[in-house]
Amino acid sequence: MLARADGGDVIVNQEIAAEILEKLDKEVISEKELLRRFFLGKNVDYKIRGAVHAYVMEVSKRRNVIDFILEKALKPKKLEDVKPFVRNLLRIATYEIFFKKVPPALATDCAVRIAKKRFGIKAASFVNAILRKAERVDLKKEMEKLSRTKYLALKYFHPEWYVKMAEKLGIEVEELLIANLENTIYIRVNTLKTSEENLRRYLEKNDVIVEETFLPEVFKVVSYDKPPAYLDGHNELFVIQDLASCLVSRTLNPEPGDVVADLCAAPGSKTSHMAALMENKGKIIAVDNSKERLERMRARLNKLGVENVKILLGDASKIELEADKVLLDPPCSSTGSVRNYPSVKWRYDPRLFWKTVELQRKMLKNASKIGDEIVYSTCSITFEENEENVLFASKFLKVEDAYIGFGDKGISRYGKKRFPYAELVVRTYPHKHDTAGFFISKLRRK
Ligand SMILES: C[S@@+](CC[C@H](N)C(=O)[O-])C[C@H]1O[C@@H](n2cnc3c(N)ncnc32)[C@H](O)[C@@H]1O
Repeated sequence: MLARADGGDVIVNQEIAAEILEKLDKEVISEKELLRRFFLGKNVDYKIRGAVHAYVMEVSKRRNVIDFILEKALKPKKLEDVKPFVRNLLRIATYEIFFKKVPPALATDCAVRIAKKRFGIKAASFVNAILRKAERVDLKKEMEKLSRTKYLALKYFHPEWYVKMAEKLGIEVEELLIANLENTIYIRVNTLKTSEENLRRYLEKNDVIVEETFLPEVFKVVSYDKPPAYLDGHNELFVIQDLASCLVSRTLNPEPGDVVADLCAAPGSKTSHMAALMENKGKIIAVDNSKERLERMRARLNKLGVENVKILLGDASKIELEADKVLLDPPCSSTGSVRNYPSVKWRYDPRLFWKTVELQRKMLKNASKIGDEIVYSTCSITFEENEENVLFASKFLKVEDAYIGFGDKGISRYGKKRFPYAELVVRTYPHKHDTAGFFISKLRRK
C-alpha cells in the first residue's frame, strides 16, 4: 500500500471500493453483503476493512450529488457512458474532494494512478481531465438554481421521490433526511448464551461503550474502538440488530411453549430473538424462499445456540401451516433502512414496488389462515406497504393495539387516502427514535 502526503492510504482502499461500487451498480444487493463477500476468507486487517467500508458507504450515500457534479464535468458526455469501474473511481475521488476535504491534487493523483494501472495512459488522462473540471464545479451555485424538492434531495442525498413521499406523509422532512445520514448501532444480548450484565462487561473490556434502551436486552452503542461486528462475540453472545427490529418480536410476545410461524425469516434476526424470548422452548417454524439465505441463517442460529427452530424453504404467500402466533416480516422497499443500506435510495422502481405490495397482501391473506395472532411489520415508511396493507387486511382480520410503550402512532391521512386505525399501529423514525424506520401492526383472526 502506498502512503499519501496527507497521511491517508492510497490505491488499495480506493481500488477495492471502486470494485465493490461497480458491483453495486450491477447487482441488486446491499453494500454490506458485497463487502462481506469481498473479505470472506481474506485475512485483512479490520482497519483496512473499515476504510473500504467507509468509502463504499459514504459514496453510495451521496451518489446523487456526486453524480450531479460529475455530469457537469463530463458534459456533453454522460456518466452512464463511462466504463463502470472508472465511473466509480471518479465518484470516489469526487467524494474525497467535496466531502472528505482531501486536497484535489491528491485525490486526483490517486484516481489517475489506479486508472493507469488498470486501463493505461488514455484512461488515466481522461480521469485527470474530468476531475480537474469537477473540482471547479460551484456546487452551491448550481444547487441554488434548483426547485425546493430537487434542492433538498441533493442537499441531504436522497432521491426526489423520497422527499416527496416524506412530505406527503406529513412528517418532519428535513429532520428525517438528516437522521437518515447517520447510523446508530444497537446490540441485542443473546440471552440464550449470556446475561445483560455479562455482555455489558464483555463489551466494556473490548472498549465498546453502550447505554440502556427501552428493551432490557438491547443496548445502544455510544462509542467503540474496534467495530462490534468484528468482535468474537458477534453472532454468538450478541446480535447487531436495530432497536425497532427488536420491538417487532416483543410485540408478537412469543412465550415458552408457543408454536410460532416466522414467515419471512432469513437472515434470522427476529427468529433468534423470539427463540431467546421463548427460552428455546416450544417451536418456531422459520420459512423463507431463499435457499442461500436459509443456509446462512441455519449456521447463524447454530452459533447463537438456538434449538427450537424448524427451517422450511417455502413461499409465505402459499405455505400451509398451523401456529399459535405468526410473524410476517415480508420483503419491502426498505425505505426505513436507508441509514444502513444507502443503495436502497437509488434503486426505487415503481413496478417492483407495486409488485412487492401485491406480494405483501398475498402473504397477509395466507398468514390469516395460519394462526390467530399475527404481527405484520416492515422496515419501510411508505403508506402503501403499511397502513394501506393493514386496511386491506382489516377486511378479514381484526386490527389490535400494537403499542407496547415505544414509537409513534400510524399515518391517518395520505393525500386523499384515509386510515382509521392509526392509533393502533406503531411507527418508528430515525429522526424521532434514533432507530430504523419501522412499521408494526397487530392483527387477529376474526
Ligand atoms: C425483510 S427480510 C426478513 C428479515 C427477517 N425477518 C429478520 O428479522 O432477519 C424478507 C425476507 O423475505 C424473503 N422472501 C421473499 N419473498 C418470499 C416469499 N415469497 N416467501 C418467503 N420468503 C420470502 C427474503 O428472502 C428475505 O429473507
